[in-house]
Formats: sequence, structure tokens, C-alpha cells
Amino acid sequence: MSEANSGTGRVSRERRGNILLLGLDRAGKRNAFDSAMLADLALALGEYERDPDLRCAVLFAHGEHFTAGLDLMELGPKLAGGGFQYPDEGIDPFGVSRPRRSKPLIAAVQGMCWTAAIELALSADVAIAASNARFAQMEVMRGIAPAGGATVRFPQVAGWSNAMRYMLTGEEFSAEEAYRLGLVSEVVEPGQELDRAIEVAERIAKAAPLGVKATLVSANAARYEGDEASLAMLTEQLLQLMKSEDVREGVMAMMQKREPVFAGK
Ligand SMILES: C[C@H](/C=C/C(=O)SCCNC(=O)CCNC(=O)[C@H](O)C(C)(C)COP(=O)(O)OP(=O)(O)OC[C@H]1O[C@@H](n2cnc3c(N)ncnc32)[C@H](O)[C@@H]1OP(=O)(O)O)[C@H]1CC[C@H]2[C@@H]3CCC4=CC(=O)CC[C@]4(C)[C@H]3CC[C@]12C
Repeated sequence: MSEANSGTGRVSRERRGNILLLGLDRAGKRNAFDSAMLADLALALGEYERDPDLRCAVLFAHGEHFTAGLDLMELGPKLAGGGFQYPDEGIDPFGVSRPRRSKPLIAAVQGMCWTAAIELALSADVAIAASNARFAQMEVMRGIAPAGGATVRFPQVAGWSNAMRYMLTGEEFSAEEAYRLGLVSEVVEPGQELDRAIEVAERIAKAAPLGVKATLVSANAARYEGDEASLAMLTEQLLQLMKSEDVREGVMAMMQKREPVFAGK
């Protein structure tokens, strides 16, 4: 873990087999997002995307808190003046701009989970929360609005009235409430969130990579382009998958009563 505000690297990387652990590493500043941390997270996601050996990534935060949101003093003026851009090789962690991530991401959150934390959890594919997590989508209390996808995704998962209650008031809510709203899929004891996220990632990493990617393509097409667009691609997607080596391996493993070992081909 690094010091409060040191160096350009703000996101730790650790490979565990086919899994990549990405840790927000600005704990001394409550992991507030400055431009270095945002750029580094985008770069780390780009590295994940391009590495064929990596099948799942877990985003977590060092320290007691996931994030206190945007560093309004450092990044705020840059955003306002159009002075921030993601690095060319990066991927937008919020999934607002393209290119989007094509491989799965699990978020493990704890402590203060303000603004960007909710938007990152919503942009991830699975989110696990510690029971001590405290959420707030409180941009309106700073004179701005959620701009990392929450206006689209929060109502999608929680329903209009639930989402507006929290986005329009900025009111804080608990991990249990986040679970009720569908923002997170599980609530665990504090300190267990990363381990649990890694367990889920390991399960995903054992599944057929092409099947995992196709699932995300289909679900994301429905989410962003509409149900019709997603339904229209299902059969072609299946035909392509049926030609893969992994389908043969899946069937063989079933017949031989063993765990499949997928190659992603
Ligand atoms: C819009 C999206 C986000 C908006 C926001 O996040 S608004 C809210 C900002 N956060 C706050 O106001 C919190 C401020 N902090 C506090 O109130 C307190 O610190 C605390 C209650 C959080 C903790 O209190 P504490 O007593 O425990 O600790 P302290 O002593 O106060 O703090 C310790 C230490 O930490 C420092 N600290 C804490 N919080 C911050 C902070 N927020 N910023 C800086 N520093 C902080 C504190 O000063 C102390 O330091 P010390 O040196 O010890 O004194 C945006 C989110 C992401 C954006 C998108 C990014 C990507 C994009 C790129 C584009 O090109 C287009 C736009 C966009 C998509 C962009 C859009 C906008 C976002 C979605």
C-alpha cells in the first residue's frame, strides 16, 4: 500500500492465476479520485482487457474506505475545464465512454462508498459489500449531478422511486439497504468482502471465457441498445460458440464426470 498521496501509481495490481486484483491505493485521502488515480484505474483496466490470460478482475480499495468520491479540489477543475482525458490505452472505469470492458469485473466495497463508489459498483458485473459500507450518491449536495452512469443504471437496478430518493436527496444509506435496492449482490462481515469477491472471481475464471464474454455482450446489448438488439444477436452468438473448442471440452467433461478445463478457444 502506498502513502497518502504519493507517486503516480494509485492503483495496485496483483495477479492471482487468471484473476487480476486492482486496489484503489490512496487511503490517506479516503481514496478520493484525483486525476492520477482515475487515469491509473483506466490504464489497469486496459491492461486487464488486453491480457488473454486474465479472465476476471476484482476492484477493491486499500484502507478502511472504498472512496469518498471525487477529489473536488484536484480533479474538479480539470473536469470543468475539459482538462482530463483518459489515457489512450485506458478503459473508462465507469463504462460511460467507449471502448467498454469486455471481461467481467467484481467490485468489493467497504466503509465510505460515496458517489463514484456507487457508480463503479453499478458499472461492475457483481458487487459485494461489507456490512459496514455506507453509501451516498450525494453529488447534489456539492452542486453537481451523478455523471458516472448512476442516472442510467441506478433506476435500472433499483426502480425509479428508490433511485430518485437517494440521488435527489444525497441521503446516506446502509449496506443492507444497498442489498435491498439491488446495488450489491451480497453483504458480508467487514474484512470478508475481498475474499468473497475473489471466490466469485475464481468461479467465473473456471467458466468458459468465450461463454462469459458472450453473456456480457448479450446482457450489455440489452442494457444499452435495447432488448430487440440483444435478442437479434442471440442465435448467431450461439452458432459461433458452438464451433469453439470449449464446447467440446464442456461436453467431454460432462461425459467423463470431471471439471471442465476451458482454453478460451
Ligand atoms: C460526479 C462524480 C463524483 C462527485 C463527487 O464525488 S462529489 C462528493 C465529493 N466528496 C466529498 O465531498 C467528500 C469530502 N470529504 C469529507 O467530507 C470527509 O473527508 C469525509 C466525511 C469523507 C471523511 O471524513 P474523515 O473525518 O474521516 O476524514 P478527513 O480528515 O476529512 O479526510 C482525511 C483526508 O482525506 C482527504 N479527503 C477526504 N475526502 C476527500 C475528497 N473527496 N477529495 C480530496 N480529499 C479528500 C481530506 O482532505 C484529508 O486529507 P488531509 O491531507 O489529511 O487533510 C464524479 C466521480 C468520477 C467522475 C467521472 C470521472 C471520469 C470522467 C471522465 C471524463 O472525461 C468525463 C467525466 C467523468 C465521467 C467524470 C464525471 C464526474 C464523476 C462521475
